[in-house]
Amino acid sequence: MDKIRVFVAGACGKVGMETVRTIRLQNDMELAGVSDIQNQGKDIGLVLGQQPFDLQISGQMEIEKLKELQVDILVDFTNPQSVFSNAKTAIKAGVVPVIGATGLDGHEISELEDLSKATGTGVFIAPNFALGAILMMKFAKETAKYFHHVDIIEYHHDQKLDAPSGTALKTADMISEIREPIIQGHPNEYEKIPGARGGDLNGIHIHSIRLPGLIAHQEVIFGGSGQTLTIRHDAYTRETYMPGVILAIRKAYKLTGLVIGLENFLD
Ligand SMILES: NC(=O)C1=CN([C@@H]2O[C@H](COP(=O)(O)OP(=O)(O)OC[C@H]3O[C@@H](n4cnc5c(N)ncnc54)[C@H](OP(=O)(O)O)[C@@H]3O)[C@@H](O)[C@H]2O)C=CC1
Ligand SMILES: O=C(O)C1=N[C@H](C(=O)O)C[C@H](O)C1
Repeated sequence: MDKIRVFVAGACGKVGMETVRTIRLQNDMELAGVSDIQNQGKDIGLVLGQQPFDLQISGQMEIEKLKELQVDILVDFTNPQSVFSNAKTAIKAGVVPVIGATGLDGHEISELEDLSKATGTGVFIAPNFALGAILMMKFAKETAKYFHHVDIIEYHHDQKLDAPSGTALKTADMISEIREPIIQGHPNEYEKIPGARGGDLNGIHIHSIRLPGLIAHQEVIFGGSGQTLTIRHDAYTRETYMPGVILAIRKAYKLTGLVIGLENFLD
């Protein structure tokens, strides 16, 4: 059986390093290449504190290089500034991007979808690879049938670039699929400090906490008559994401078209 050849972009980042380690442990996958910015030219094994892998870290990805390396899947854990360009490069090279990095906006996703249609190469975007986070979003969508007032609080480490998190946006989108936008709170309320009520997506207020000590956490709080219901997910390590990343690579291997959300790959 041919092994799935995987390229990891952002390989020296917090999630990228975990991804490289995990891919090396899979019998049906091989690491075709890695990229990162500050560690270009070094052996990725040494950067991970292991024996050399005989695999040098490259800088920006190029179409020709991806083709030469016969890459099947690009896993991207870079950042909101790099992910769009990386995904376009991959699709143009016939490589399916499995996108973990957050921060793509609606226009960029549409452009990737168009490019995918034009080339026949699939694209997979996962705002969150953790099974518990997927369930949190599904439960929140279900709850919104009965409770229409909801706020989202997401908590992340203080090195995160984008706010709100991709997971919070996806949660609000899923709730909006079945809930009409409503005005929450008092109609005459006002903010004494701009942003005090959080960001507003379809009437859902999203609050972003950034503190050292945190990894990735979210509460979806529903309010009803005399009661609240809180759905909470906590990710305590980056290993949390790895079963989802591996599942996504396997499912995306022969993917055509755009798929958003790991829930689409779960039975
Ligand atoms: N979908 C999910 O389940 C999850 C998604 N994420 C998302 O993944 C992304 C990465 O998170 P995290 O690992 O914490 O971040 P880090 O900052 O630790 O890692 C990002 C890495 O990407 C590198 N990088 C930046 N631009 C490029 C580029 N053009 N090519 C190659 N490498 C590049 C950075 O290098 P340098 O530092 O030198 O700039 C850095 O090493 C974020 O967008 C985050 O939101 C995180 C966790 C789970
Ligand atoms: O930056 C992170 O750490 C994470 N980013 C993703 C997001 O924006 O939702 C997924 C997870 O929350 C961790």
